[in-house]
Amino acid sequence: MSTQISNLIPSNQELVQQRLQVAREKRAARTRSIQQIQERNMHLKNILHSNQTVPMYAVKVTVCDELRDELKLSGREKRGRVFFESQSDAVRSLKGLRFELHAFFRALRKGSFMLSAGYPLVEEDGTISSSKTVDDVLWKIESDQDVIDTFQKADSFFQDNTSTLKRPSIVIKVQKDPNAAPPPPPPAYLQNMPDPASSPTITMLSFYSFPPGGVANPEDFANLLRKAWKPFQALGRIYVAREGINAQMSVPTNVLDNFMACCQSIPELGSYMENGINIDPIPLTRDEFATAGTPAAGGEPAPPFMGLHVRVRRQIVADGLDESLDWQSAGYDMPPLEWHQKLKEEKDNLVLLDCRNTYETDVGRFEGAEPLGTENFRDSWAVLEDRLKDLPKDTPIYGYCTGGIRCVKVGAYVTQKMGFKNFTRLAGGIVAYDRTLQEEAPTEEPLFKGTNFVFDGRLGRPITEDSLGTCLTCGGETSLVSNCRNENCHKRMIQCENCRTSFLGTCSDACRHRLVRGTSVSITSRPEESKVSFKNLEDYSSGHSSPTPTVYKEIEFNTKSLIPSGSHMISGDAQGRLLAQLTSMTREGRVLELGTFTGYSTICLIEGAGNVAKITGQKGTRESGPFVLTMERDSKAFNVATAHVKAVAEHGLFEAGAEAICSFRGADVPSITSSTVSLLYEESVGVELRRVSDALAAVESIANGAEEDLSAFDLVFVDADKTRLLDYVEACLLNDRVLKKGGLIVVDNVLWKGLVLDASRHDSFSSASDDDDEDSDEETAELRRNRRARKLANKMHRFNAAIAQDKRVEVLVIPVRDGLSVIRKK
Ligand SMILES: C[S@@+](CC[C@H](N)C(=O)[O-])C[C@H]1O[C@@H](n2cnc3c(N)ncnc32)[C@H](O)[C@@H]1O
Repeated sequence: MSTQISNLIPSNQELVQQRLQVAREKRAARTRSIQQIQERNMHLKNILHSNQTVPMYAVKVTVCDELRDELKLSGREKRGRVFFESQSDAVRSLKGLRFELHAFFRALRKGSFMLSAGYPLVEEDGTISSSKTVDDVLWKIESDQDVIDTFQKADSFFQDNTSTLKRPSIVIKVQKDPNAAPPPPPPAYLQNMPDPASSPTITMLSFYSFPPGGVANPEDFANLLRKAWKPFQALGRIYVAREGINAQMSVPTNVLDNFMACCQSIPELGSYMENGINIDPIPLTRDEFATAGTPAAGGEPAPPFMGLHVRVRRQIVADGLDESLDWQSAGYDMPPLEWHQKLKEEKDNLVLLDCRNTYETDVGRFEGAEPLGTENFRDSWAVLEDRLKDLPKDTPIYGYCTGGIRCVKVGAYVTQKMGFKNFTRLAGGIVAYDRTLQEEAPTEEPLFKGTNFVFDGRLGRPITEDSLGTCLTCGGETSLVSNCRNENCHKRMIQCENCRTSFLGTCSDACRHRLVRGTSVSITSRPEESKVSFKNLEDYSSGHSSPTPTVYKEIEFNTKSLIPSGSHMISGDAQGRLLAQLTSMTREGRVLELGTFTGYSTICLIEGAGNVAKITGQKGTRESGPFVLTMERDSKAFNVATAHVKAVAEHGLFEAGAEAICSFRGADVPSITSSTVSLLYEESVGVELRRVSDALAAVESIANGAEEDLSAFDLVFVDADKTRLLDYVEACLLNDRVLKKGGLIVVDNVLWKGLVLDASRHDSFSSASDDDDEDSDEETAELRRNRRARKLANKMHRFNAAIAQDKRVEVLVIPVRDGLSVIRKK
C-alpha cells in the first residue's frame, strides 16, 4: 500500500487551523467595528455634553404596526431615538438617511420601507414624550431635497421652541412600501409547517451521502446545513468532509416530513443519500428523549444530543487509508428484507463479516457473523487482508455495520484494493434492518441478536432482549455500554448496572479513586507544565479552592442511589465549602442544623467545628465547646444521615471514610429506632442527630427553656421546610437561648431558583405573563408556570424583604447555589 498521504485532503489539524484563522479574522473585524462604534458614541457624547447645542439632531424613529407585525420586531426595534450630526450624510441625502436607519433597525429589509416625517410633540421639560407628531401632520421623504427640507424644518422648529427643546428634533415614521418587491416566499418544505416545539415526540435518525463529485467547499456546506436545519429544531452530530456527509440526528416528529423534503432539496444530499434517511421506528416522548443519553454513574441523565453540531472533518469516517478510493463502487447494497432472507437460508455457508469494533459486536451481532475484532475502524484493513487472503476472488462476501457507511468503505477496499468481485453490504445497516423488519415483516424473528450500539448519547438500542456482552468488572451478562467517568480515561466499556454503581461509572479501581479524589480535570501536558482546562468560572473557582475531602462525593452518590427523588436537595460542593468555612470562623464551633436530609451539610458543619476544636482544644458537649445538633423529620433520611455521620466519625473525611460510605451503598441502611444518636468526631466535636416531628416546634421549645443543659449556638443553619422561615429566624432572635449574640443564622434557598426576582417585580406574582417568559430558559419558564413554585417564591421574597428591614440583624444574601442568606444577630 502506498504510504504517500494525499496532499489534496487537508488534515483535521489543518482544518482546525483554517477555522481558527477565520474565527480570528472575524473577531478582529468585530473588534474594529465595536471600536468604531465606541469612537462614534464617544464623539457624540462629547458633543452632547459640550455647550454646543446645535450640531446634532435628535430623531425619534417609529416603525408602523404593519412592519412591526410582519418583521416580528420587538422592543428597541420598534421605536428608538437616533442622533445625527449636522454634517452627516443622514441629514443631506436620502441614501444616507436610509443607511443610518437600516443600521439602527437591522430587521428592516433594505428597499422595503418608505419614510415620512413630522414635528415632535414637546413636553414642558423639553422631552419628546411620544411618537406622535404635532397635529399628526406628516410629509413624505422621497428625495435628497426632502431630507434637506426635513432637517431645515427641524432647525426652524427648534428656533421657535428654544425654551423647551435642547436641540433640533424631528419624528421619522417608517412605513411599509406598497411598491416594494415582496419578500421571497419561504421554501416549499417550510410552508404550513407545524411548530416543532409543539411536537410531543422526537425521532432519532441517521443518514450519510458520498456525492459523486464530493463536497466542493465543506465549510460553506456546513454553514448551509446549519441554516437550512435551524427551523426544524433539529439536534445532532454531523460530520462534513470533501468526501461527503455523515449525520446522526434527532428531529421533532411533527416536522419529519418537512425535514426530509428539505434534505431532498439539497443537491449534495438528495438522491445521493444512500438508502435515504434511516429513521428509528419508535419515536421518543420528550421525557424519554430528555433522559435517553446514557448517564455516567452518578451523573444526571441527559438527552442524546444537546445541540446541532455540524463539524467539518478531514473524512466523515476516519479510515486511515493513504489514498481515497472510489466510494461509488463498493459492492451490492442489499435491501434489508433480501438480506434477511439470504441469511435465513444460507447463513452457515456465507462469509459474513461484522465490520464494527469489538465493543459494538460484543453486545449484539447477526447470528454466525465474524467480528473483525478491531478497536478502531482504521485497523480493519490489516484484518481483512489476513482473513480473506486465501479466498478465491469470486467468493461471496457479506458485510454489515451500524448504518451502512463503514461498509461502503469496506466494500470499496475489498473490491478495489483486494480484487473481490462479489461483495454485498446490508443497505442502511442494522438500523435499517431493524426498522424494515418491524415495519414490513413484524412476525419475522430478527436474525440480529442483542443491542445495536449507536453513536448518540443512548449508546445502545436493544433489538432483542439477549444480553450478549460480558461485564468487564464482574464477568456477568449485560448489554450496557458506557464511557469511563474518569475524564482522563474515558474508555468505552461494557459494564453491568451494579458494577457501574459500585465503581462510580469508572472502569477500574484506579479511575474510581481518581474520580473520588476529585482530580478528574483534564490535564493536557506534563505535570511540571500542567495546564488544566476549566469549563467555566464555577469550575475555575473550585479548581482554585482547597480540594473538597473525599467523603462528600460518596455522600452525593449514595444519596442519588438511596433517595433519588431528593438528591437535588443536598448542599453540594460550593455551598458545603462555605458552610464549613463559616463554621470554622465561629468562636466555639457550636452549630444547630434544621433539615439534615442525608447529612451532607451536617458533615460540612462538623468539619468546620473540628477546625475550631483544633484551635480551642475544647471537647464539645451539649453544655460547651464544638457541638453540632441536627434535626430531621424523615425516617429514611435520618437513617441514611446517621450512617454517613457514623462513617465519618469513625473513619474521617478522606479515603477511609469514603470507603466506609461506599461499603453500604445499595445495601439496606440500618434502621435507627431511637430518636437521638450521639457521637464524637475526632475526639473533640460532639454530634447529636435528632429525629423530630417538627424542627420549628423543637427550636421554639429550646427558646422557651425546655433544654436547660443545652447552651446557645454560634450558628444556626435553616434548611428544613421553606414556608416558615420567619418563624425559624424569630425563634433564634427571641432570646439568647438558641443563638448567641453575634451568632449567625444561615438560611438556604432564599433566591428560589431566581424566581424571587419575578416576585419582587410583580410584588407578588400569581400568573406568568408571556413577556416574562421571553428571555428565560425553559426550566425557569416551567417553574413560573408551576403554582407551588410561584407561591414559594412569593414567600421567599417576603422573607427576604422582612429580614432586610429587621433592625435586630445584619444580612448578606450570597448568590451561591440557590441563594444563602447570612444573618448576623446584633
Ligand atoms: C433541603 S433538605 C436538607 C438538605 C441538607 N441540609 C443538605 O444540605 O444536605 C430539607 C430536609 O428538611 C426536612 N424537613 C422538612 N421540614 C421539616 C420539619 N418541619 N422538621 C424537620 N425536618 C424537616 C426534610 O425531610 C428534608 O430532609
